[in-house]
Amino acid sequence: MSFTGIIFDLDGTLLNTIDDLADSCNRQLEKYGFPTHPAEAYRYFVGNGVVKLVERALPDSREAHSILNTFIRDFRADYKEHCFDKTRPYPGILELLERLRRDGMILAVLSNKPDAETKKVVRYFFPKEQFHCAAGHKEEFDVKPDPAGVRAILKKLDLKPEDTAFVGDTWIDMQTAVNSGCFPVGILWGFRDRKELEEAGARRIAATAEELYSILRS
Ligand SMILES: O=C(O)COP(=O)(O)O
Repeated sequence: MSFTGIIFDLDGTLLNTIDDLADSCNRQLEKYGFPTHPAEAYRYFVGNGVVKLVERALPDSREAHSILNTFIRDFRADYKEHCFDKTRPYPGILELLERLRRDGMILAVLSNKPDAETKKVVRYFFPKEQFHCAAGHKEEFDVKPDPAGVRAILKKLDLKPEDTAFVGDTWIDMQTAVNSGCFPVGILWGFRDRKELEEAGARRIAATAEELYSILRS
C-alpha cells in the first residue's frame, strides 16, 4: 500500500490523555457526590465522545440523569484547565510524525473529543505545521464511527479514501476507517487490545511507532 494521506485518532493513539480525562471526570464525580473510578476504567469510557464518557462514568440513577448536561459542562471546563497536566505524546510519536511530514505525507487528526479541546491539545503538543487539519467532534456531524468527519477531512485536503490510512487504537477508529473507505491501521500502545482491533476490521496492526512507520510507508 502506498498512502498519500494519514488520518490519526488522538486520544490513545498520538497522546496518552487517560490520566487527565480520569482526574477531571473524577473531580466532578466527587463534587456531585458520586463514586469515582480508577484511571484504568476510563480506557473503556473514552472513545465515543464526551457525552458517552460522562454517561458511562455516572451511576445509572434518576439523580445522575437529571444533572447530565450540567455535569458535562463542568467536566469540559475543568478538562480545558487541566488537559496538559499529565498528558504526553506516546514514545516515538513526535519523531514518527516529523518523518512522515518530511516524506511529504498529508497528515490530519480526527478525534471524538469536542473540536475546541482537540484543537487546544494539538496546538500545545505538536509543531504548528505538523498537521494539515486537526478536527474534533462538531455539532453538525455524528461522532466516529460515523464517516462524516473523515469525509469532511478528505474533501478539505483533496484526498481519496483509497489513498488514505486511518490510524487508531479502538474498534471505533477501525469502523470509522471501514465506513469511510480508508485503510484501517490499529496500534497497540493505546487504550484497547489486538482482539478488539482485529474484530473491527484492522488490516494491519503496529506495536511500536517504528512498526507503524514501516506499515504506512511500505
Ligand atoms: O473523546 C473521546 O471519546 C475519544 O477521543 P478520540 O477519538 O481522540 O480517541
